[in-house]
Amino acid sequence: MTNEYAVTFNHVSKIYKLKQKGKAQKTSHDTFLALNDISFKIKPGEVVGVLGTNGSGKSTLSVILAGISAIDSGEVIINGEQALIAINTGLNNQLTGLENIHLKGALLGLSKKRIQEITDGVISFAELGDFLYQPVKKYSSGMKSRLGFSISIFLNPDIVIIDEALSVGDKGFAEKCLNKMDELKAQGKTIFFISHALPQVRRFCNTGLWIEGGKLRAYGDIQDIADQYAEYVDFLNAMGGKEKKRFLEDIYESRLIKDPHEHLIDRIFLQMRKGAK
Ligand SMILES: Nc1ncnc2c1ncn2[C@@H]1O[C@H](COP(=O)(O)OP(=O)(O)OP(=O)(O)O)[C@@H](O)[C@H]1O
Repeated sequence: MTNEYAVTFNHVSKIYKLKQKGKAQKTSHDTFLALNDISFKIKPGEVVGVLGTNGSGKSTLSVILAGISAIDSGEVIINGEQALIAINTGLNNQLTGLENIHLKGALLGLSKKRIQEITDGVISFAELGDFLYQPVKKYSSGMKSRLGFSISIFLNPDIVIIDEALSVGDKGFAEKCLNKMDELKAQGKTIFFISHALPQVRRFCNTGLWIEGGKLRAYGDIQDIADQYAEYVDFLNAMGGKEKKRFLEDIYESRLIKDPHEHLIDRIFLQMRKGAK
């Protein structure tokens, strides 16, 4: 049976180990639940706006979607090639822009001809001029974002994940990227757009996925989800400074697991299942 979904998340959780200095200056580990039991299904051609306040887990979700980060429990099913567009992701700082394009193409096993086509496309789109021959470590964050965005777009993936990449750089380039994103949408690509710019998300997306405190709060029609999210942001902003700080600390605390036993067991079962495939 073919899977009709481009992306399926089944009860996905992700934990990070946090290093903490104990009272006796011994280093102990806390476990932080970055994503907590997330399930959703996205059809090909859906354009998904991922919403959530700072630290809610959006970037963690994006690197899992891109296949860059492993999960600790649950299951992720991706149908198609995916590419992540994010600031600082996937670029090698020691290499020049041009070398980065070649490296990315080679890692994906593309032919020389295909890599050359991508290189030509990126050179004209990214408008980096002579910086193309400079190591990426000399780039501003805007330049990195231009290069990263251009490479990912010209790789022509089925699933495009855009994580805040448009929040840096100049307005002109951001507009050019938005036009390119409209093109991708018209081509029927599945797109995940992670952004704090609510008007842009409302205009561009048709599905909303709201993550808060590592949990999926709601998902469905973008206008409805954006309304719910905006209401929450207003509620937070209406709080006094102290009250808000305590509220956010409580949410953070609730994601710390002192006994990660259950998750470790889940991880073992996950590895067992992968081994059996
Ligand atoms: N490698 C890591 N190790 C430990 N904790 C991490 C790591 N990466 C992220 N976190 C924590 O996980 C939580 C979720 O982070 P994430 O970057 O996914 O959030 P976000 O929703 O993208 O936030 P923002 O909108 O600020 O970019 C944060 O509290 C962050 O501090």
